[in-house]
Amino acid sequence: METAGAIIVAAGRGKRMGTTESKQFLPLAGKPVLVYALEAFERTGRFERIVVVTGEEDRERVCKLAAGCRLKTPIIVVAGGKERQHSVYAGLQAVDSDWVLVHDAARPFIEPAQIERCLSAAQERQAAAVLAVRVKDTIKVADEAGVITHTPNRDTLWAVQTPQAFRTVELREAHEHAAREGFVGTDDAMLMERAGKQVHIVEGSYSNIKLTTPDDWHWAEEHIRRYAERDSEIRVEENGAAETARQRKETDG
Ligand SMILES: Nc1ccn([C@@H]2O[C@H](COP(=O)(O)OP(=O)(O)OP(=O)(O)O)[C@@H](O)[C@H]2O)c(=O)n1
Ligand SMILES: C[C@](O)(CO)[C@H](O)COP(=O)(O)O
Repeated sequence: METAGAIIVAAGRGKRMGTTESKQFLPLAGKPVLVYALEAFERTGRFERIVVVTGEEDRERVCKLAAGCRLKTPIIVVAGGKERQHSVYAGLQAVDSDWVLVHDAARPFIEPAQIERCLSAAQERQAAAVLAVRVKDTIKVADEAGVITHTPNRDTLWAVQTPQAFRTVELREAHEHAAREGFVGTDDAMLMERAGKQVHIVEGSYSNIKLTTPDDWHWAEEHIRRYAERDSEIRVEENGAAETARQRKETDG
């Protein structure tokens, strides 16, 4: 049985969010953003270790946060780097599983089933696999003057997300290859592509957004509120059904 580890990158400063506190530590419905991803990975039961990459100054509080979650999966906390890519590479030093899933702490709505689908797809194909959603808008490519140069065929376009699953040795090699060439990319799949490796798409969900700007934060709060409402409606319905069943039992004797 091949093993899997996870890296959750949480060393960004969240400049585009514009808050003093980094977004991964902000409370969303009372729970720090980072905790959502930790709990989702834990719930799969598929990972022998979760490595959280954070700022050197935040290591202690991440250790405390993780301890407070009382997870069964061992958590390792390491310091990240200047760019996301450097943080992932730092996390990779603490992973010795056959497979590794890299996830953004800033994507709190990842669901355990999606994590499992991504890992299973990679293991079945014996190749990298990443979650992505189909692009809904028509995308234009423009030059520096803002003049459209062409319109790619939308059927070929995907908005990539995390988690992204890789054979650990291959991802490490791809990072080292990129570092040698002085290339810094915005996701890990890009580094694999440059190293000539196949990366498969696994259809994800539009709700697995990355909290990047204040608009995303407002969307996230609303999304959680709608879920809480839906859950309490389900509970009311379930309680109602249970009560009806009890009354029927009493009447029937
Ligand atoms: N040096 C960095 C930069 C980013 N990240 C992480 O990578 C994920 C995706 O990055 P992004 O949304 O760009 O986060 P920030 O870099 O924090 O945001 P910004 O670019 O607005 O500063 C986040 O979970 C972030 O914490 C990281 O671990 N190390
Ligand atoms: C990895 C990623 O979340 C995939 O969508 C994204 O590329 C991160 O990019 P950012 O520039 O750090 O926001």
